[in-house]
Amino acid sequence: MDKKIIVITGASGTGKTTISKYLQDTYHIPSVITHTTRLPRVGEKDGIDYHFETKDSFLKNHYLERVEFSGNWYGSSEESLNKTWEKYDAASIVVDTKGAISYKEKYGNQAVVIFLEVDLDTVTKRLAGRGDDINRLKARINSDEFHRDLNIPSELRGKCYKITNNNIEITKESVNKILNIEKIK
Ligand SMILES: Nc1ncnc2c1ncn2[C@@H]1O[C@H](COP(=O)(O)OP(=O)(O)OP(=O)(O)O)[C@@H](O)[C@H]1O
Ligand SMILES: Nc1nc2c(ncn2[C@@H]2O[C@H](COP(=O)(O)O)[C@@H](O)[C@H]2O)c(=O)[nH]1
Repeated sequence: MDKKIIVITGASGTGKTTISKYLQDTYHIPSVITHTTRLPRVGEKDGIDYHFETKDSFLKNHYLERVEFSGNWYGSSEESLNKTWEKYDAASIVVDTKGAISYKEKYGNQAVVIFLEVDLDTVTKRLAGRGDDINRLKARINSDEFHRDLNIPSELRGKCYKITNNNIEITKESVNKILNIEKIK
């Protein structure tokens, strides 16, 4: 079987991490952990939620793709994905739309891209409810990256699955169907 990478993308707060946890808990599909220079949120752990880096340590790693998002750096490595593929046929990764384009370009049909969509008002309320620092939250919601990621980029049109994540149970059903279509589980 071809190895697959399920690339979960969409604007901040649309539920990408929630879906990657669903894939882990329900299907034992692990998430590739990425690197960031942002500070951990309450409850986040190094090596589980992210590899938390300083600006210096971030630059020492080798990345398949890396982006600046609302004032912090994020990056993912080919090595981490290959290590996961040694043990599993499918893995997931949570990235912004720029990262999703990089994965689609590099891995073609092996990259199953899921774009999550939620309207701006709802996503703003969800981010506030997650307990993010209010000043950082305001900066994020005003960032170009946040607004860019509310829509499917032209590079991914016709090449990704779109799920409107209003109701988590319906979203999970949609994810189940995608796994079926892609013969992942
Ligand atoms: N369908 C849903 N209905 C209500 N709340 C939801 C739904 N899906 C996710 N959430 C909640 O919305 C918040 C944001 O979700 P999550 O952290 O998964 O988003 P994200 O896209 O990974 O965000 P980021 O890119 O900023 O890390 C969380 O508190 C999560 O529990
Ligand atoms: N292109 C990449 N995007 C990434 C990576 N790791 C996370 N992300 C995305 O960044 C934003 C902000 O994340 P947050 O945890 O601070 O809310 C979000 O869209 C993530 O999906 C990566 O390695 N590459």
